Amino acid sequence: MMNSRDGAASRDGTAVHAHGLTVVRGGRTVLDDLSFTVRRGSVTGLLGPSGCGKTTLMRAVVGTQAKVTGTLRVLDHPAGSAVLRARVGYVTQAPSVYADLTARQNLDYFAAVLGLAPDERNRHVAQALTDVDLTDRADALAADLSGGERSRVSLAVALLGEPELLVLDEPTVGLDPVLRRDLWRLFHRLADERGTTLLVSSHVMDEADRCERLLLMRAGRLLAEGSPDELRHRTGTQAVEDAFLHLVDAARDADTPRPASVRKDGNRR
Ligand SMILES: Nc1ncnc2c1ncn2[C@@H]1O[C@H](COP(=O)(O)OP(=O)(O)OP(=O)(O)O)[C@@H](O)[C@H]1O
Repeated sequence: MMNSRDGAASRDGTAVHAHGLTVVRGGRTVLDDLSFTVRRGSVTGLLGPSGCGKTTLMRAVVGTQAKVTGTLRVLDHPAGSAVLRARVGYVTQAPSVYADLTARQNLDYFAAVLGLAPDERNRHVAQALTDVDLTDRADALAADLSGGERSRVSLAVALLGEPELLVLDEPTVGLDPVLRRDLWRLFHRLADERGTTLLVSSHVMDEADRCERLLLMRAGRLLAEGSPDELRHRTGTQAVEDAFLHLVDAARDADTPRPASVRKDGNRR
């Protein structure tokens, strides 16, 4: 399926490179000819309304999406390559943990699945629990955790083995403002201290300013990419939400064929 640009990712510090990325689901084109890059070590926000294709794009990046065409390179390899399995962490929207295991047992199980050596497992599990600030609740059954705590266990699972790229699908949905702030702090700490690249989706525009770079999507298309400041500057707006609306209008105008001008005699030119 994919063609390649060998070595491009490491040479220019690109974690994800997409060109002409198109995905068809159930006969519908849900990603339409997307071209973009995600810089290594950045926190990049994937923003757009519900149904615009964020999850599909993330699934393509982690290699679980069928019917992907175009170029999609992840950490120097075609998306979905076996070598990327331990280098890319993915957290889906619904927390995927076993309810009848404790948070720590969940992590221990996934650490074993990941192939971490038994003598290293405890250290990785303890680190992941500390990262998401769940050490106090480590021995509670996942079934007894709150929704927000369960999503943090899912995030901790993705952090095991210190992946180079973390793909997080709406990780802050349903969290209170304090937890949301703490999670964004964690994302930046991972990028700054470990050089992790984070691709984080959200349909809430007020999270835009927490990202260094943004990919703005609507209806399967990429409206724009850049830093929040660049996007505001380019559109002459004060807030990323206004920049988004401006870009939506501009895209709509570009798509709408102009009515043919009509001559005085009533014939169309
Ligand atoms: N199996 C499928 N068959 C047909 N269309 C599908 C299928 N799966 C998803 N879609 C459509 O693809 C589009 C993109 O879905 P996707 O889940 O990627 O959006 P999203 O931006 O992540 O939305 P949300 O924020 O609500 O999760 C939607 O219009 C959805 O209805």
